[in-house]
Amino acid sequence: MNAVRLDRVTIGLGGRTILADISLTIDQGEFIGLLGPNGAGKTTLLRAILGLVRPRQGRLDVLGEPARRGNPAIGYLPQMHRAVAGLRLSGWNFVASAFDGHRWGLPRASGALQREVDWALDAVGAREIARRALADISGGERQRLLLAQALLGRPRLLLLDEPLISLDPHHQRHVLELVRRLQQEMKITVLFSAHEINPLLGVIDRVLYLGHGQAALGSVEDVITGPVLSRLYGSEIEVIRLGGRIFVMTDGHDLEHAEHRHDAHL
Ligand SMILES: Nc1ncnc2c1ncn2[C@@H]1O[C@H](COP(=O)(O)OP(=O)(O)OP(=O)(O)O)[C@@H](O)[C@H]1O
Repeated sequence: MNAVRLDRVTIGLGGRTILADISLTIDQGEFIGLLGPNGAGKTTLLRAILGLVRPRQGRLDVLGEPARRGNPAIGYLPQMHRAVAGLRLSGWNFVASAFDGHRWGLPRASGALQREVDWALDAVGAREIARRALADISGGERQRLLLAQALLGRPRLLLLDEPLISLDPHHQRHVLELVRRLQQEMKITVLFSAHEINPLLGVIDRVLYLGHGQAALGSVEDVITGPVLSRLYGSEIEVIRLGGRIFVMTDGHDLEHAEHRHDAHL
């Protein structure tokens, strides 16, 4: 059984086609880096896997069944919103607020809820952090609480939407190593969206790059190339490998750094 399978999937939003006639397969236990320029459809693809956006055409299967809303086998970390920081909650209650007893067949306010939240907080090393109010928790620490939320119910597929955003390189490394360790220990599949390939090098198994309605899935060597990215960006792209890092360039500019802006989301 595959973790995710798209068979000639087309997804549109409003009048726009976001993904056009995409076929691909992600195996169980893979760690996939999901990349692409702003607006390429990374979030839309994750929402389609969650059953929140229905493909216009084609078939989208998750763990052998058609994608459906409220699938308890999926854990989701949405893109971080500043609003979270303003919530007047403790970290523990924030994580617990995502607990859906009905979905996981456990009664709310039970010992089971308490144990599940504590387990998830231990899994991300945030039991101490969770004692504090959200307002007193740093961005990196908040990201760990969001990851704990996504782990509630022990999902088999983890969808993480830009968990590295606004973290410094040290905290980025920490989040990536944490997710990699959890993925291996829990033997789960991870789709990890990011706007830069470099932090993911050496951690991901394969990369799924979206752009211009199309997708390329494969090894970093096969996908992060001038010809493939020129097709996905719709313009001439040069890929330079230097000192173990990869630079995606157009007209002498580093695309992944220069063009990725998230102001619209915050
Ligand atoms: N309801 C909608 N109607 C029409 N277009 C939409 C709608 N919602 C989102 N879009 C557009 O769909 C495209 C895909 O958005 P999506 O958020 O999936 O991209 P993304 O790759 O995650 O981008 P980013 O890197 O900026 O987060 C964007 O151009 C967005 O503006």
